[in-house]
Amino acid sequence: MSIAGKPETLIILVVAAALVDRDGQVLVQQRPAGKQHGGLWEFPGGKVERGETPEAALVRELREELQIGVSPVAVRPLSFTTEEAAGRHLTLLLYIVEAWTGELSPTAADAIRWVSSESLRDLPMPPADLPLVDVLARALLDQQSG
Ligand SMILES: Nc1nc2c([nH]c(=O)n2[C@H]2C[C@H](O)[C@@H](COP(=O)(O)OP(=O)(O)OP(=O)(O)O)O2)c(=O)[nH]1
Repeated sequence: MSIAGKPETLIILVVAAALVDRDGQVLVQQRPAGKQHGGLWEFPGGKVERGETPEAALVRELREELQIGVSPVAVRPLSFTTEEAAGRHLTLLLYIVEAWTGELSPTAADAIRWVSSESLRDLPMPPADLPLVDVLARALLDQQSG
């Protein structure tokens, strides 16, 4: 409880990556059953830890979750969204990542899939991701046509 006697809102900052391959396909992973949003498809990533920059957190999460190496200068901020639910305030920062080293080897997901940005809309994803999917689809379309 806070001093004012109101329940504390838990404020969390989450970073996530749209990994994009040469054909413009995007990697999504399935959250393990039993976790919050279990079974839904998400962008790899996770919570920023105390004293960590968002970019360093993203590099760490991609190493932990997919066993790939990413340079902090190769992560491109795309958009963010916020969500207020069940006493917590989530800020979700989405980056585009187009270069990495190593073979993808998922450690934290039930499954991974490469999908076109258009088909992302057909996958069940956490609600906070939905506006980001639209921004991502538009950005990748612009990139292709530019
Ligand atoms: N990684 C990721 N998390 C998302 C997305 N959309 C979304 O709402 N989230 C939420 C789900 C979780 O509540 C939170 C991320 O927490 P997490 O549990 O995956 O993070 P973590 O790996 O740091 O977790 P842990 O140590 O607590 O297990 O953000 C998304 O696209 N990617």
